Amino acid sequence: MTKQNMVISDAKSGLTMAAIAVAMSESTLFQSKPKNGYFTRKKLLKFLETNGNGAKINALLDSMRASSPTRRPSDAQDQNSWIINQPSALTKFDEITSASKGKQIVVFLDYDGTLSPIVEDPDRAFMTNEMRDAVRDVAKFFPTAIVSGRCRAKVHNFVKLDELYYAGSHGMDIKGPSKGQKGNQTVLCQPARDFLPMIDEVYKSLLEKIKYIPGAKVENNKFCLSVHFRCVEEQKWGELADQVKSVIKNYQKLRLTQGRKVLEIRPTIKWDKGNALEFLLESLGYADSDDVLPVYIGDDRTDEDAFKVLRKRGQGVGILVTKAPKETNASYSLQEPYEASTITARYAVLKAFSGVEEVVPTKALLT
Ligand SMILES: O=P(O)(O)OC[C@H]1O[C@H](O[C@H]2O[C@H](CO)[C@@H](O)[C@H](O)[C@H]2O)[C@H](O)[C@@H](O)[C@@H]1O
Repeated sequence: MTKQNMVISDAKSGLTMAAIAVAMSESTLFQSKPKNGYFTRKKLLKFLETNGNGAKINALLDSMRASSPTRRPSDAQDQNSWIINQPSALTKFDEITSASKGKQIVVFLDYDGTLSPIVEDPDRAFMTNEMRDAVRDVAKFFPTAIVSGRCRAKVHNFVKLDELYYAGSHGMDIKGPSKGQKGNQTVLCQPARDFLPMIDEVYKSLLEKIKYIPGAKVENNKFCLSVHFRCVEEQKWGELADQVKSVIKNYQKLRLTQGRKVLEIRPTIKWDKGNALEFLLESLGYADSDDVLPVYIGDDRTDEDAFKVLRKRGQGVGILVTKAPKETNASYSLQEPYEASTITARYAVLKAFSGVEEVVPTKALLT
């Protein structure tokens, strides 16, 4: 395990690294500062073993506090190492295009924070027409999928392009091409189907529990739930965290993760955006192929699961959209807020891959 992928999260606890780091530096076991900004895996595991649930309880609020996407690099050295490790995908496009020679590019796009700007009201996170045109154009040349934490129908409604593949609920609801029958049919992949009644039940409980907290909002993403705290005063975050924990403590088969000013409640099954990426590649006929170059663009912690898969495959291009340096498994970065000119430029370069024929959308996707 490399330093890079160690610091994102730890599957054993489900805690974010920011929360673990805060808790570890407060622990009597680890008074000293981590070397080069990293704790060793050995220390990390020891900490988790010795602290167990106590650490988790305090860590949730700490983690909510640490989740601001506007954090700035602490010093120039951080900024420089970021530019070296995750250079701009636009300035390095020659490098990216040369890796794609003779390969089929498949494009994966996250929605919130990647195609649409982050806004206060999740129901009003619209993408611009310019962005839609760029995505439509990219999809003419390369199989293109949207991979989002949102409910599949909702994200489809935002994007409004029928010729794409959609993976909603963090990849737990995929409408994709059917294996071995490229261009003819679509398949549904819903590995968390059994959780639907439980998710509905928890949704109703959460609506009741958080209705007294001004600005809090729960969003039903079908196979998972989002509890938004972007519009909640910081003094109330602890109360919100307590309410959420009081509901999910009764559901051992659900887990809590975190995104951008949002707590996500998800089934404990091992299925994430990385699995969705692999499923879609397999469905397109590229399971073990060396002839494919997946390009995944995302901004969130959940997108790290897909970046990790690309690293594991030793194949593809992970691009993190962010203004500030972050620990990531992506290889390149793009700045946010995402400017229309950036995607247009990216599209123009993608289009410049020579000899690419237009992708014919499957009939089933058009009906
Ligand atoms: O995987 P994504 O497509 O990035 O979806 C992740 C979550 O995105 C949305 O929440 C985020 O964007 C909102 C609108 O800009 C913002 O208000 C919120 O603070 C962000 O966390 C969406 O509402 C969630 O359901 C998704 O899980």
